[in-house]
Amino acid sequence: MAVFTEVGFDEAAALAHKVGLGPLKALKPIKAGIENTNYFLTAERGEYVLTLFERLSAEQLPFYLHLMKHLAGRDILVPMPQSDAHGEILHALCGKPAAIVERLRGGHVLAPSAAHCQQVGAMLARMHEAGRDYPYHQPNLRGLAWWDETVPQILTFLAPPQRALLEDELAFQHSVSASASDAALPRGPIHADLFRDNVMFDEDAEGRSQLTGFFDFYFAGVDRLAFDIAVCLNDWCIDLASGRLLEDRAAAFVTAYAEVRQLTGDELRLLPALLRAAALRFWISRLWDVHLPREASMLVPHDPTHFERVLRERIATPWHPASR
Ligand SMILES: Nc1ncnc2c1ncn2[C@@H]1O[C@H](COP(=O)(O)OP(=O)(O)O)[C@@H](O)[C@H]1O
Ligand SMILES: N[C@@H](CCOP(=O)(O)O)C(=O)O
Repeated sequence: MAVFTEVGFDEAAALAHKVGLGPLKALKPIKAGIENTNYFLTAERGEYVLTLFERLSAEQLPFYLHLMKHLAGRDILVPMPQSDAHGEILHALCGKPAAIVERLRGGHVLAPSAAHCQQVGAMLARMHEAGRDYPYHQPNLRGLAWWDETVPQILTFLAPPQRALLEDELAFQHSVSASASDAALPRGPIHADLFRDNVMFDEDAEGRSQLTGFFDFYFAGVDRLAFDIAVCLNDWCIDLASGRLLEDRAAAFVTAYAEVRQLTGDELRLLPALLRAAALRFWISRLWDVHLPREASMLVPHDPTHFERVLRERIATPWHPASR
């Protein structure tokens, strides 16, 4: 549930007109999400999503919006940002940077099957391939440097067992990051937040659940492609209650991904460490959001203990895809 900045109908109507969507018909705040302010926007030309960016700056945002435009232009199922008459896709509203993108049809699949994981794995690989010639560069702003900056701010809120785990895992990730294998990992633009709630599915004419698109590219950055795989495995392919990886879904995801882009030997070897890194990354951000919250008229932060469980699971039971 997140609305940090209230947007008036007339303000939204003026922006909708500016990007050529015609008269605004409806504007509805979106409760889901915790990072930005989002509204469903119904205009004469169709259904869209209005986002006001609450933390990212006007200097950081072009990387994400142009990545979405680049991928959509290569038939990756990503909502197209809407441009004004000058081709500008980054706008401003209520004193915040803003964007309007197409609203994807369908809904979230919060209890995915191996077939859903297969579709997401294949589309992620196609997205990584399509991103190879993306000309802009911006690091993953929630990567190791951000972990180093944020962990000292949250340690004080933690009990000794959590504090020890956080400090030990951060030290381990520094050792991985300094390794030759890590340096050899293929890199490119990654989504870096491809959870179940950032992917849409809809039923086709035969009643089959088909992926209709990825959204929420606002944690994207240039990083190790296999880190993106780890983020997905830690959400799409787990038992939510225990954090345990589910072999059938994980195998379906990685097999489908590898049919589009084969994983290197270094990626296969480092995947267990990257699964730990992906769990650590979201444990840190959820702890940060809970213990150092922002003012909001609507906000339901995510539970940090979920990713403490996932991290402990990844450490206790390292997962390797069967060699292919
Ligand atoms: N392009 C889109 N198409 C359809 N629904 C969307 C789209 N973008 C956002 N949403 C809806 O808004 C919710 C919050 O969006 P999200 O990007 O996750 O928030 P945040 O910006 O806080 O991360 C999503 O869970 C989804 O229901
Ligand atoms: N998906 C991450 C980060 C928050 O994502 P949002 O899309 O809800 O803003 C998490 O669940 O921690």
